[in-house]
Amino acid sequence: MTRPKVRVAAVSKTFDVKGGRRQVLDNITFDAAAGEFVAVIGPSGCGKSTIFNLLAGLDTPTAGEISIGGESPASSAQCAYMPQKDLLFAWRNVLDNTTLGLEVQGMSKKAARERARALFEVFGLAGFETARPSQLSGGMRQRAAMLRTVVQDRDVLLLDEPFGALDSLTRTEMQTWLQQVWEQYRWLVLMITHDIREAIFLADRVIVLSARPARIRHELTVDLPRPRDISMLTSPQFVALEAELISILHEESHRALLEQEKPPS
Ligand SMILES: Nc1ncnc2c1ncn2[C@@H]1O[C@H](COP(=O)(O)OP(=O)(O)OP(=O)(O)O)[C@@H](O)[C@H]1O
Repeated sequence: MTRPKVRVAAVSKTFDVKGGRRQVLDNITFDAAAGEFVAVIGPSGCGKSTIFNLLAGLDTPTAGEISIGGESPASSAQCAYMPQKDLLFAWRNVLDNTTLGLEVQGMSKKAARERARALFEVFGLAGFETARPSQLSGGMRQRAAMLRTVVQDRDVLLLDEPFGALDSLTRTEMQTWLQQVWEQYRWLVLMITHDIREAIFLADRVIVLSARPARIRHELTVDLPRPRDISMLTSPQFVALEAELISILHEESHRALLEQEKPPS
C-alpha cells in the first residue's frame, strides 16, 4: 500500500473558553491517499473547520500528530485551503482576486497573472478576467474563489463547504463541474459539506464525525462508478448509501443539540 499523503493520528483539540475549556476534537485518526476525494460530514459546530485549520497549519493540535507528505502542516507547502467564507475583494478584478495567494507567497504580479489566466477556461471564467466580482453569478464567484485556491499548485486541497451558499440548481451544476475538474487534476481533496448527496456524489470516501467533541463516527466507502451523473442520485445503490448516512447524522445532530444546552466544563 502506498504511504498516505495526509495522516491525522490521534488528534485532539481543546480550546480555552470563558468559564472553562472546550474539547472540540477527541482522538481523530484518518488517512487520505494522493488523488483521493474525501468528504467530511458532521453535525453543525462539531469541529470540522477546526480539523481543516490544523491541516492548514493555522493552529496546532493539543494532542496527536498531523503530517502531510511526511511533513508537519506548518512546514509543508502542499496544502491549499479554501475557507468557508473565501470572499472575493470587490475592488479587485477577477484575475487580480485569483492571484492574491500567489502574490502573498512572493510571486511577481506578472507571473501570478500568467499562471492564473491559464486556468480561466477550465474554471468557466474566460472573458471575465477584468470583470468585478459583483458582475459574476454565485456559481462563478465560487469558481473564482476555487481558482484562487487551485492556482497555488498544491497537491492537497482543503475545501470548507465550497457550495454552501449556492441555490440547489447551481450547486448541482458545480458538483458536476468539480467532478470533471478533479478527474483532470486529481488533487487529494478533503471537502467539508453538510450535504449528504453532495458527499456521496463527489467522494471516494465519506468520513462522518460525531457531535462535539468530534470523534470519527463512521467511514463510508463510495464505490459508485465514475464519472457519476445526476441520474445516479436515484439509483438503489446511491439511495442505500444516503439512507445509511442520514440515519447516522440524525443521531449525531440530535446529540449535538442536547450538547449545546450544557455549559463548558
Ligand atoms: N479559537 C477558538 N476558541 C474557542 N472555541 C473555538 C475556537 N475555534 C472553534 N471553536 C469552537 O469549536 C467548535 C467547533 O467549531 P468548528 O468551526 O470547527 O465547527 P464546524 O463543524 O466547522 O461548524 P459548522 O458546521 O457550523 O461550520 C465550536 O463550538 C466553536 O465555537
